[in-house]
Amino acid sequence: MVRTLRLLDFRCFSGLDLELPAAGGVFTGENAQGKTSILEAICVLTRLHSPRTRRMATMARVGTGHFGIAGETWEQERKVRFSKEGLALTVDGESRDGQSKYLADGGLVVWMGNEDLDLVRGSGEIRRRYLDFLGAQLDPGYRRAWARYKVALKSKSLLLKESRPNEAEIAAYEEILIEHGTELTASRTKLVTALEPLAAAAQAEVSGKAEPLTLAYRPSGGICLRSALEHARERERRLRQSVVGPHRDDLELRLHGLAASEFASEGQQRTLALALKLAQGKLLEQLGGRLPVYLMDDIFGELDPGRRNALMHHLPGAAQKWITTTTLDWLKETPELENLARFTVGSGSVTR
Ligand SMILES: Nc1ncnc2c1ncn2[C@@H]1O[C@H](COP(=O)(O)OP(=O)(O)OP(=O)(O)O)[C@@H](O)[C@H]1O
Repeated sequence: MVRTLRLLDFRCFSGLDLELPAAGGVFTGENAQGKTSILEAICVLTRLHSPRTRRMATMARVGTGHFGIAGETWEQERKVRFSKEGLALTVDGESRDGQSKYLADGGLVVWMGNEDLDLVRGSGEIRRRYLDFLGAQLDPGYRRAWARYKVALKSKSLLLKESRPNEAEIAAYEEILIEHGTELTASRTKLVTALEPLAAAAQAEVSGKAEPLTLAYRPSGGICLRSALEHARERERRLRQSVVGPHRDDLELRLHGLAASEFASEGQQRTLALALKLAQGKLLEQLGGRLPVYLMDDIFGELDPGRRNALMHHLPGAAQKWITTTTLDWLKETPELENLARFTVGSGSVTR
């Protein structure tokens, strides 16, 4: 869990110093005051990942070009500094050379936001990112395989753009893609198998109904990447792009046996998105050996009291939970949240 948080030139905060209760708390405030930015900072400090941007520079307070996040997380003092020289990472005062080393013994996080509906309605990329965020937290090898796959994919894609692609070079990159892509597909398939019963249980509990949910990992070219690449050879040359592999795979979601994006109502889709995130948390707890921190960005206003309470009931009681909201009206209907500490966010500062 996260016990302190210090920010320097992060988003709208020039400076911030917070003591954080073990149970978590609720950040309230008007729009655009910095509530989401605080949760984002916790996510970056813990996982070097922002749910809002892939570019670290975006998080530097405008005009500064740098930011710092520090805090005590899972009993370690961690620091992330970003500047034009790049990232500087330390744990307990010792510099960690490279993101993988920083993340190896980092904490676990589940991010829940309004945009989670896109997990059901959006493109496969959003579902792949959901699996990748989970896989990378559970296994450093997952992140490594994905990084190497991406580098080889970029090189192959550049070659395919050429008018007369160098086939020997493409073949060499495909060997790397096959090695790491096969590893990724196997890891993602295992994750999906483990997630399915957890997501189904969460779906039933949050919806309060028996709604059979099935999850399946769908590799874009079939199970064997080598033969998928062979089959796609002519198409890839024609389209001048890489069309099969883990970067095109998908996670299939079915409710009552029907595609959730097409047949589920909006309410069912929202519940399903929550169920996927709750399953992510349970799996992190089971396989990661510690409770994740739940970062819940503005999701409660969208839920009716029944689903809100079911959601809170499903979350592990001992987990640290951070919630942002513009209004506290709904809090009295959610007894499990009433005892959480409240913080008011406004004009670049936070008061408890
Ligand atoms: N790099 C940056 N530098 C300075 N300000 C920024 C930067 N990035 C975002 N902001 C501003 O920070 C403010 C806070 O944004 P944030 O999304 O954290 O607010 P919020 O309180 O969660 O808002 P809402 O309730 O509308 O979701 C916004 O005005 C935003 O434009």
